[in-house]
Amino acid sequence: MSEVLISANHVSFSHHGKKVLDDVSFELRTGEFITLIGPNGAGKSSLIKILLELIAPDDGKIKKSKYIRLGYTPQKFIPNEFIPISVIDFLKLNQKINTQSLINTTTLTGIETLLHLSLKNLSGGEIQRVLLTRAFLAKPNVLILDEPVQNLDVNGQMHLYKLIQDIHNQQNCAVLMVSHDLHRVMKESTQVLCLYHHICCMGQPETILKNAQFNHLFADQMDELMATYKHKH
Ligand SMILES: Nc1ncnc2c1ncn2[C@@H]1O[C@H](COP(=O)(O)OP(=O)(O)OP(=O)(O)O)[C@@H](O)[C@H]1O
Repeated sequence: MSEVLISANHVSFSHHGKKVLDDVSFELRTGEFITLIGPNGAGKSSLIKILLELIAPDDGKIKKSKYIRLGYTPQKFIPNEFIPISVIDFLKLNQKINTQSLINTTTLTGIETLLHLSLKNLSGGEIQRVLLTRAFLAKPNVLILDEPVQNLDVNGQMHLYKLIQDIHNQQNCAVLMVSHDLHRVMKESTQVLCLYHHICCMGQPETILKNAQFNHLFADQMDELMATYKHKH
């Protein structure tokens, strides 16, 4: 029987009088890979921040299993110009890491040559790799990833998506990931959650593809998506 690791229960949130999230409820269970999709401004990052208790909802509750070990990558991360910190010190910040695990993980994510550089001098893509490395080093059983491959070139995206999938499969790590890459979403998620302030639809990729609200929201991408999806299945 799968266990609920984290859940949102009737969560609502407004910002400056504008409803960002309206009565959102869902659960992330062991073994699941949920991808959170929705147009720009739909409330995806706000929902993630509420799940992580970085911001408080106006209504509703977040529940977490006491066995949760979280790895997280934010959508935006800008290193502070005035607090110089090396990549290796950043990876070790607030977490104990053994040397072998550091070597293995940084080799997997391709940042082994960056460890002694200053975080603030890295490119956007390099910072994404560092953030993902930090999340993996937490030995998570839940990964919460807000657009984790942004700023990466196509090969880098494929490589990191594969790593996330490997960690999900091999380490039984549940994943909640925000992504705009519908091809990947349909291929790799066990569940898709389509958000536009409220939950428009949630279910397995095959079911979502048939949903009228999903089709309406992503109308401009549907022809291409269906061509590829039908081809593969
Ligand atoms: N702290 C904040 N400051 C300004 N606006 C906010 C803040 N929090 C939420 N909002 C507003 O809430 C709405 C949802 O933002 P959010 O970042 O959650 O959307 P998103 O679905 O992640 O969008 P995107 O796909 O563009 O990243 C936006 O209109 C945003 O302007």
